[in-house]
Amino acid sequence: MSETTTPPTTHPLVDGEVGPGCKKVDPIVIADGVVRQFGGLTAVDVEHAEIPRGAITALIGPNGAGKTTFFNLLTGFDRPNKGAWSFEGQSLAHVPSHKVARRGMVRTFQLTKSLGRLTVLQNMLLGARDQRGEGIFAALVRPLWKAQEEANIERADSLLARFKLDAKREDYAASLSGGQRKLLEMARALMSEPTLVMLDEPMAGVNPALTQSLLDHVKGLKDDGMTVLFVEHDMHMVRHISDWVIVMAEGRIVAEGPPETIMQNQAVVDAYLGAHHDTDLGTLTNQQVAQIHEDAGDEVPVDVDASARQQTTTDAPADPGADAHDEEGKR
Ligand SMILES: Nc1ncnc2c1ncn2[C@@H]1O[C@H](COP(=O)(O)OP(=O)(O)OP(=O)(O)O)[C@@H](O)[C@H]1O
Repeated sequence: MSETTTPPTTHPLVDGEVGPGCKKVDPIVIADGVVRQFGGLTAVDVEHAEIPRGAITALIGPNGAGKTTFFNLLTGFDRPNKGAWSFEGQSLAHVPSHKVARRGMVRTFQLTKSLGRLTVLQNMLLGARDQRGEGIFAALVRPLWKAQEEANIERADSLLARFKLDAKREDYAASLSGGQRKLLEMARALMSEPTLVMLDEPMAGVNPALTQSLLDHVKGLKDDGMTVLFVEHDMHMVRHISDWVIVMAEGRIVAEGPPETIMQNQAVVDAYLGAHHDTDLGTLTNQQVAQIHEDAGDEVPVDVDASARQQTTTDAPADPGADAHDEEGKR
């Protein structure tokens, strides 16, 4: 059994005591009583949630916990049965998704929506905030949109260079690898100069070679003053880059805290592994991680899969935590 320490009850991001639904010192998003039902199934039932500004928050939980549905609700891609939520102090109820994005809250999708038959640059331009040429009057008055189009292209080029996609500028998005599409999604989200970036499973399907670069890019968003909220199953990503972790299970928030303590939280262990485990998520072997992914019907991340296979042919480490720490050391 791994050693557990009592988690601290206070945290610099939190106003009051740390716990599910706790108040933040400077929240950028506040949700209250948000419920979404599909027929008889309650997919989301969030009593209270606050997302801290200027931090990287991970939203984790087992498959079907309601994470993506909650994302969809916050960003106007779905409507709740009831509840209220605000961004930068303004209610977002009944605000359609494109207007949510204009206010500075953008999201990427689990299955990337890069339009394959458009070039990388064209995909980027779709993410631009104000497209003046879209109005009939403006479309007829060339100077009105020409200058803006040039500014958008300039911004797109600078983002493509930052995400090392500049060499792919004229390529069709369909020709990019899964990881490059993730980078394109992130770059495109930045076209609208958002204040909050929401990433849905940024690591899913990403080749290990691109993993570090993606992590660095997400950290870079925070360094540039943006708030990041991401849904992710990859615990390495959660541990390495998040400042705060919110755990959902069966539609509810069951735990919150900094990553170093949340992985040892019994509610988190139970949510992921079932009620009869005492292993903490921070010290899982790759075999265990692979098993969780397999049980959940997920694709097993390549690096975990390879290590797990290796482990089945060699002796298991005496200390189950040793392997996880070794793996961490490689990153
Ligand atoms: N459009 C829909 N119609 C019916 N049920 C839905 C719909 N969308 C989601 N659900 C159900 O709501 C529950 C929550 O799903 P959701 O996709 O939000 O979970 P999740 O935590 O994001 O899971 P995953 O990690 O697998 O992406 C699941 O039981 C799912 O089957």
